[in-house]
Amino acid sequence: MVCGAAAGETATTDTFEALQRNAPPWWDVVITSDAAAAKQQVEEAWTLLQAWLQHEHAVDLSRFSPPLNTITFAKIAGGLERCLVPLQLESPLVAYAQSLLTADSTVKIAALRALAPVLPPELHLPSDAQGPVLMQASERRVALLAQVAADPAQSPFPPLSALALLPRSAPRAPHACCPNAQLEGCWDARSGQLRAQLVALRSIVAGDALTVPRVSVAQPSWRQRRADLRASLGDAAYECACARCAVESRTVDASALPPHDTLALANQALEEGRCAAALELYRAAAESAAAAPAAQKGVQGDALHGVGVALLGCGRWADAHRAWQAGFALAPEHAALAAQAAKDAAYAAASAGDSGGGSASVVTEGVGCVWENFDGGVFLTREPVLSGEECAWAVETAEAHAQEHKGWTTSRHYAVPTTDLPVHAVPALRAWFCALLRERLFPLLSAQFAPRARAAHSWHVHDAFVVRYSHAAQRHLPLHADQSTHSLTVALNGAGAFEGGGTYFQHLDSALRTEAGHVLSFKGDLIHGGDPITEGTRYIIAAFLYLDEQDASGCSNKQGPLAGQDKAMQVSVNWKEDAGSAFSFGFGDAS
Ligand SMILES: O=C(O)CCC(=O)C(=O)O
Ligand SMILES: [Fe+2]
Repeated sequence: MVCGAAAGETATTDTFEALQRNAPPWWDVVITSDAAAAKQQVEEAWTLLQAWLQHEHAVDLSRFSPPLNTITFAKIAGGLERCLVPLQLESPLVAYAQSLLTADSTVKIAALRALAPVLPPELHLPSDAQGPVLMQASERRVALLAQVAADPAQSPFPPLSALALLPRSAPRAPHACCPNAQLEGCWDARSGQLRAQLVALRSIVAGDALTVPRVSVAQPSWRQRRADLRASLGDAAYECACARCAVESRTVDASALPPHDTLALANQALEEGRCAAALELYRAAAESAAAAPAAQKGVQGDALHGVGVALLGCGRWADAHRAWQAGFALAPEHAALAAQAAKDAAYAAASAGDSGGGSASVVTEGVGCVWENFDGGVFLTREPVLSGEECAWAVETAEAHAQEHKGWTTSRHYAVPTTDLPVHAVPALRAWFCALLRERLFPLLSAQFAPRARAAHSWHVHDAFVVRYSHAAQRHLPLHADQSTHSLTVALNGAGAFEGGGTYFQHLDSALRTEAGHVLSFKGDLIHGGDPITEGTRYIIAAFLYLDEQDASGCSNKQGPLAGQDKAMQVSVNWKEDAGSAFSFGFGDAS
């Protein structure tokens, strides 16, 4: 039964008045599959309650003032409806699809066949395929399935929907458009039912008020959110008192809020993809934290780091890196800023070139024969750029480093993790790779992508790593876009060392398999992945690059993202091994 009086309670006038005030609780959290069902259950509950009051306790309903009738009950039910919270729970099939990635091919094939009725045609196994062709087809389809299943817009597995009916006496946090908690559905294995739980969205300090979203806070317009709230709460005059509405309606300046609150608003904006708003908020948080007591130093570092991340989200790659460097100068103790500065310093040698563009112009003349052009802006070198010895040395150096240190990393990339080693963490590879970029790869890229760019030094490294695919460990990389304006994959081994593999491009619907020493280049926003290998081990270097157009046209960006605070900074790196971590970096501000 959905509703009922609390155990031991007698239904008297007083009790019912208490019920109307919703104290003590008189219904449980119930979850029903849709709103119509919830309404029907509430109506059934009314009938039962009525019958119970009249027959068991001889309560004369006419004694209630206002009389307890269906209208009164409808009001209560209306109150209940405002306690209805829609919940969504990811289908367990999404996790199942992810788990298939590491399953054997036979399991993959069986699963794809079993799921076929709910899968789109492109995920069906070809009916005539057998043996290795069938295995390869299952690997590729499972990789794609795991990817689409995780994307609610494409998933063939719809989420489980439910409605939670919360008692008013349950912790009912007030609404905020920048909530610090939200109600989520979860699967309770013990009861075998969906349940509601309150989940913190960020760290909540003791004494902080809990706030939850009562309407969709993904709605970017504060006026629309206000309208939604007024409709939902049945209060035509409702004004949201949250910090986000205050800032967005320009009632309050973001820099006047406590830095911690502005930072929370910025993080929320970034998470919701409102990068321009996030940028403004991070800047405001950094500014107000700089003026705040030393206790806000962590907030200042986070905000300065956020400025770079938001700029990256706005596609302003060079500005993002300049912001991180400026941020590091202001908050050198901030771990993420220090790591970023270390990486930028490590790759600075790659971009240090003569601005006359000598090497770039030489290659420009022969560009037609240097790159083979595939559709949609994918290019493959016609001749190997690296010798066989160079490739073998790079693989040995990476493997030796992994052996001596903490092995290959698997969690550097959040969305699509590769099994990799950052090039800048391996001193010998770093020096060699910087020279390779400066002397051979950047000029080739300039010729292909920016023939009018005057200098090779307009290219910069955002990240570079040696990737290792092996039949026994990570076999493939799901489809993704890179964090780059342009990307390279440099093949460090080729045919004979592995079966399958290659860089798969969605728009070509094929994997380009290159021989050792060849380089593929493409725009970072092209959807691509690492095709599954079925035997052996494949090594590549993947490099995420950005082209600094302002550098290339000869006008450096003096208007830094922290205009006014931006100061020229030189960072020198001392690589020294230390017992605890793989490497530590030392910085000297030489300005
Ligand atoms: O395996 C490949 O060729 C692609 C690697 C890749 O896309 C990446 O590491 O971002
Ligand atoms: Fe990639």
